[in-house]
Amino acid sequence: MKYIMLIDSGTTNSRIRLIDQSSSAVEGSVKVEAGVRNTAMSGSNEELKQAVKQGIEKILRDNSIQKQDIQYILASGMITSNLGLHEVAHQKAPADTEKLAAAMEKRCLEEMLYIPCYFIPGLKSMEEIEGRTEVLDVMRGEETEAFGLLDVMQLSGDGILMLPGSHTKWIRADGCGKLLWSSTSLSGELLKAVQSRTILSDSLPEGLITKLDERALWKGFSAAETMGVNRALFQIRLQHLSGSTEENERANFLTGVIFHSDITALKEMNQQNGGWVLIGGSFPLKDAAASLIKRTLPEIEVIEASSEQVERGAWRGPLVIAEQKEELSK
Ligand SMILES: O=C(O)C(=O)C[C@@H](O)[C@H](O)CO
Repeated sequence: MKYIMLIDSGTTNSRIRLIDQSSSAVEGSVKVEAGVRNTAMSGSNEELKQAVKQGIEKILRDNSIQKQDIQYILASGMITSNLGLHEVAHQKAPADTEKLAAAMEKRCLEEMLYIPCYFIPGLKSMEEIEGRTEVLDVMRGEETEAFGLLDVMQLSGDGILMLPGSHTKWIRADGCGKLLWSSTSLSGELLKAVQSRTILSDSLPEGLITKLDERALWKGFSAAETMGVNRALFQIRLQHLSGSTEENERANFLTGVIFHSDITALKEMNQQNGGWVLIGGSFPLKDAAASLIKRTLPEIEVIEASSEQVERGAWRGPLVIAEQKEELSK
């Protein structure tokens, strides 16, 4: 049997998947607790290299196969950035899978056991402003995820994908196979930073939300609306001191506060562009975003991808791009 390996490195974690080349079934999956944040913090990509190498070795061991059984690796996400393992220049949006496939770069790296790896570029959104070309946004990984999710969902018409995560992304799809632009917020990283680096550490559980609490989420959202984000955040300490809430309620409240500006941004984007809103990402941010959007923007057609559809989209993405490259589609 021959396999394809997929590596998707984000800011915080990396995911390695093993795909059976003939059936496209996922045969194995390993989550590696390393992403480009390790490089950003230490100034070296050594930790990421080691983590990726160990992840590849583990998945080979777990499935009792050799590196020679892997035809090639497809790498997407921040692993293709200056903080990753091999930097590939962003392609300009609008882009379809063909454009990304043509711009993939092939490398054989020691930390990937010299298995040929095709690095899929990210996308940048540009605009001409007063004669100057400005970069409005960049993404690495979410374009691949978006192509996968669109392939799985088979939606008609155009719309915006919202992918909550360390960096929350909004990606405009034209309904004809192209991604037009993206926009980013730092919501996931901000949640983590507030939890781990402020006085609120004492009031919040390390892993944040364990169970969605729509009441507390909404309370946080409303507090940000009425008193602004910074004061709303301090309410978490006050709730803790008054003994009126549980840790998980406070984690939901925090998420409501942080998502307030994201939902406001989505409202504006939808007013300007119309179409559906497809929510991807994973628990708990996917569920929190969906809950808030349905409550605050009932006029929008919201489609919430299931966890199973999101997972399928994650591995379909690199494959639908590779299908556009002649040497890989044989
Ligand atoms: O392209 C880059 O260099 C980024 O920093 C984009 C970043 O937001 C990723 O999309 C997160 O997954």
